[in-house]
Amino acid sequence: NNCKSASLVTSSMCAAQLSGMNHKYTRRESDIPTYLLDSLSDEVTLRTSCRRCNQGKRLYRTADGSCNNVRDPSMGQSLGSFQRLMPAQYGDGVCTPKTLGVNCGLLPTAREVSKAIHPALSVNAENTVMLMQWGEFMDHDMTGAAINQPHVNRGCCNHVDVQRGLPHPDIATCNGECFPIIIPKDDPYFNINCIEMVRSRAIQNISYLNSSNPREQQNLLTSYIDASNVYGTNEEHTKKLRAENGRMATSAGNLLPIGRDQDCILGPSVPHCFATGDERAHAYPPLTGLHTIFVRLHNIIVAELDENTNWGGNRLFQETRKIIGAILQKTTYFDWLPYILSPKTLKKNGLRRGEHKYDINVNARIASEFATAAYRMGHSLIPDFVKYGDEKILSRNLFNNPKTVFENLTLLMEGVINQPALARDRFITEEITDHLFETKNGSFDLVSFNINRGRDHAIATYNQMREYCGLRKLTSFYDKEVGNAGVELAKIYDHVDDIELFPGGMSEPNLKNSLLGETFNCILGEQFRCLKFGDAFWHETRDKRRGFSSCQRLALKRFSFAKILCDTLNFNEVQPDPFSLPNDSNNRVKPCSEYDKLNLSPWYDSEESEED
Ligand code: HEM
Ligand SMILES: [Ca+2]
Repeated sequence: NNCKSASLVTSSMCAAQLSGMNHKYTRRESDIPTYLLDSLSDEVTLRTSCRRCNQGKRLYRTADGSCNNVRDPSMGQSLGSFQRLMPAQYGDGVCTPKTLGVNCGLLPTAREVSKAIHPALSVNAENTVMLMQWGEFMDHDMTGAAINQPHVNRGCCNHVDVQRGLPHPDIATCNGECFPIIIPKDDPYFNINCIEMVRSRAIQNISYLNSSNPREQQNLLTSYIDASNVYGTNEEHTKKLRAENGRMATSAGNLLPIGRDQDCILGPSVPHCFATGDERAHAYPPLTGLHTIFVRLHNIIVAELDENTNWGGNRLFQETRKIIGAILQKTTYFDWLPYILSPKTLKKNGLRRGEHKYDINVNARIASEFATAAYRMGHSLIPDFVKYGDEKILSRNLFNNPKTVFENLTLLMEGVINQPALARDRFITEEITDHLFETKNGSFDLVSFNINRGRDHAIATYNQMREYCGLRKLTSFYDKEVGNAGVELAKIYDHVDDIELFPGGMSEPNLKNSLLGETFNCILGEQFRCLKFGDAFWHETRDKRRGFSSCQRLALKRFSFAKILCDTLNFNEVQPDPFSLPNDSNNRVKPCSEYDKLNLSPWYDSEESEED
């Protein structure tokens, strides 16, 4: 029965690992459809890397995240699989995208959901654009789904019979990799009938073709918060980004090193695109800015350590990488998450400072429900424009365009910490629902991508996730749980059980002292718990050789994000909390000289660790 979703995989986040999930290939290569060979060879790499773990004796993280968990060395490794909180909902139970609702009717197209539930309504937040930008920067440390073969990219729309509203024929087959978005005839903006989209790549479970293992997607990144966005996700990648004597490579103007020209828009004042640890670094100039800031900080720290030690380049690099990773963890958990999650969620999941104990049984993979829906909540914060001195530049003119980074990074980042983000609600700016990646050849809708990506990964519905979270399931579209979205939800969905996770979760009113409703509080809370307690290199670990001494911990604690901006940009002054607008009471702008420097002396003395 095509309409019935199979309940095949059950796993609860953080529960015992899905044992052997990455190691079960019995079929010969010749049995495997060619489109899957790519994924297979990745998996072979994963398996061989398990032999190098050295039983947890490593001092530093591996570049690809392997061996963090010595019992399951591919846990959280780049090119490993996502996990699921609830069983997959594929159309055929194993691999075709979800297209039908509980009553077997077609779901509304992703674009219909986007325009009905997520129209634009710009209300300013009390937080700055930096709150949004940090969220995306960290997303690019944790999650990046591998997309299917580029050669099917563009061209997916060619076979859609739009006149008759028929989807691409691939959608009904297991080895079809197209999943384009049909645009309704009365669309308020697009006058095309289809937006290109290819499916996320399938990992492993080659056996799903004739067994009960549903298709699983692949995370290109290390799930751990380990600054893989700065250093890359495998050793070759890291090597390309490094320079001599422990430093990171840079280019003219102390900017990021030169990358591939096709990665950004090359305008008159954009001489080249950048190379970074994550290939999406050009998505938005303030994001490129954060990448630049952390490469600069790396080099500042290396210079001081070099001056005061006789460490070789490798140790200088690794010790500094460890510090940068710790800074990303502490800024995310102790400065950023307290705005996003409620005090109760933080407490329940042990997300506050000082609460840590490594647990080898924790599953630190990223959940598909987190990557394709819940953590995309940040898209609601994206502003209509960014202030750049006296100018206001519309977001549509900023995507993939690093011009302002070349011109005046300090001016750009000044706008980012002085300008409000948009409120976290279900309303989303047309800059990303109509004008994403706009060029003369057209544009995209990010919200449609979110919805379609959820169907591609066949994640559980909103009501199923509420159940997972121990929350009451909706029985009516007009239930208070979805705020004021009832009328719109009822217009496009047949049944409350068809409401998808992104629109449902985004519609919930925010909990007190949180920017999310109860369902996304639950999903983010759990994911951030797993990434903390499942990380053997968590920066608060008391493991002497991997962690920091108490003096080092104190130095890290005193070194603020505000001071980082001071050290890496031409700022004279900044508010103590760059995630909040400056004011005259608790977030009063102070001169840079009043913030604590990162005191590196506790590192000079430390002779505990040795060259890796
Ligand atoms: C200017 C800002 C941003 C732009 C242009 C942008 C753009 C995109 C695009 C194009 C995708 C891929 C969509 C798909 O094909 O499925 C994506 C995915 C995603 N975005 Fe954003 N985004 C932005 C900000 C954010 C923020 C602030 C957050 C969270 C706080 C966020 C979280 C995510 C997540 C979790 C994914 C899925 C990544 C993966 O697993 O592949 N994004 N975004
Ligand atoms: Ca990572």
